[in-house]
This record gives sequence, C-alpha cells and structure tokens, in this order.
Amino acid sequence: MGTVVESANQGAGTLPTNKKVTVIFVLGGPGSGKGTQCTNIVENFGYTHLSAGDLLRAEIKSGSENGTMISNMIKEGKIVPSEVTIKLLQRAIQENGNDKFLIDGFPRNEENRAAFELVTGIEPECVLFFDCPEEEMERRLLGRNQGREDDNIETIRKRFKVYMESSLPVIEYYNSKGKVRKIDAAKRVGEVLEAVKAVFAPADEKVAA
Ligand SMILES: Nc1ncnc2c1ncn2[C@@H]1O[C@H](COP(=O)(O)OP(=O)(O)O)[C@@H](O)[C@H]1O
Ligand SMILES: Nc1ccn([C@@H]2O[C@H](COP(=O)(O)OP(=O)(O)O)[C@@H](O)[C@H]2O)c(=O)n1
Ligand SMILES: [Mg+2]
Repeated sequence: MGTVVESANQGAGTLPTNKKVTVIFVLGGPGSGKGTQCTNIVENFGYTHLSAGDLLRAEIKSGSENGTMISNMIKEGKIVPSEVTIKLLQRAIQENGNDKFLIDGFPRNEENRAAFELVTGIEPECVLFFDCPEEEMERRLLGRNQGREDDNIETIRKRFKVYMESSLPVIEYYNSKGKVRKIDAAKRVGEVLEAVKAVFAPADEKVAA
C-alpha cells in the first residue's frame, strides 16, 4: 500500500490535486452489462466512463513492469492488488477535465473499497447494481467476442466464484448504507437503459413522467 497512502492528501471527495469529483460505482457480475450501459450513460448524462478492467488491460499493453502480474491475475479471474488499480483510477480521474465519473468494475472486494476510500477520500454518490442470473451472464460472456483471455468457461467459473465471495459483500455494504440502485440487468439492452435512465432522471422529472 505504501506509496499510494503516502501520496494521499485527504479531505472528503478530494484527490491529491484537490479536484472535487462525483463518483458512481457501477457493479454487477461479469457479463451483467456494466460496460454496455456505461456507454449509454456517458451519451445521455455527461459522465466519463472509467472501467477498472479496461485500465488494467491498457496497463498490460503499455509494457508496464506490473504487466505480467496483472495479466496472470486476469487469466485466473483474481482481483489485482488495490494499489495497482487505484493508481490507475486516480491518474485517469486527474488527467480528465470532467468532474463526474462512472467507475465500472470497482470496487470488487473489501480491500478495493476500503483502500479507495482511504486514499482518495471519495465516497460514491450511489452504486448502480446490475443484477443478472449467472446463466445469462455466462451466455453473454461466451458470446462477447472481444478476444479477451478471461472469456473462456474455465476462467468464467472462477470469476463467478470471486464475484459471489468477494464482490457481492461490497454491494451488500453499500446497500446497508442506502446507496444501491438495483437494476434488472437480465432484460434487453434498451429495457435496461430505460431503468438506468430512471435512476439518473431528476426527482421532479420522475414525478412528471
Ligand atoms: N441486456 C443485454 N442483453 C443481451 N446482451 C447484452 C446485454 N447487455 C450487454 N450484452 C452483451 O453481453 C456482453 C457483456 O456485456 P458487457 O457490457 O461487456 O458486460 P460487463 O462489462 O458487465 O462484463 C457483451 O457482448 C454485450 O454486448
Ligand atoms: N477492480 C478490479 C477490476 C477488474 N480486475 C481484473 O480484471 C478482470 C476483468 O474485469 P472487467 O471489469 O473488465 O470484467 P467484466 O466484469 O467487465 O467482465 C477481473 O476478472 C479481474 O481479474 C481487478 O483485478 N480489479
Ligand atoms: Mg466490462
């Protein structure tokens, strides 16, 4: 953890650059449609999408010294140590001119959650939870066709196990704080988007609708 914590300069909602940001965590099992709907939210509501998985895959491609370790962990469906992922997220937030971020696929375990809060001082505005049965997620992952090394049945089973054991408790944690907005993610893309839009629509528009 060392360097990340030492470089932190705290204050609720601030980063080391003192940039004040709004963050929404987008969580749900592998294949639940997080990335797909984040693209839709960006188009409709002006957020910047940061996918933890995409940042980790870009880090591998960049030839970073951590690349081999990250690659091995992704192939095994394991969760990369928080300090690595948080540094990438922090950098992406700081480099971006926007102040509203959707953080997709993070936090994935208690360590991710606690370390992010400690290092950045950021508490999420809310958590979008894409709830989808495992059979449907499996079908989608096997059909995803993005050439990902972890979209094979053996790794998919490991990812489901990690999701159940490590990621669901994080969603439970935020649920107990009243922050979770649960979306039925088993429906078609357009229907899921409508449910997502209802979460983002201001309260007065919801009444009018
Ligand atoms: N509601 C949906 N119904 C059917 N397929 C979907 C739906 N949402 C996403 N997909 C497809 O399922 C796969 C996984 O979606 P993705 O957004 O990458 O999920 P995640 O980021 O949660 O793993 C992709 O091929 C995507 O096109
Ligand atoms: N917070 C995170 C997010 C992803 N990852 C790794 O990256 C892999 C792919 O994550 P992803 O979010 O792109 O996967 P999907 O849920 O989108 O299918 C995970 O299975 C983990 O190995 C991680 O270690 N820590
Ligand atoms: Mg994704």
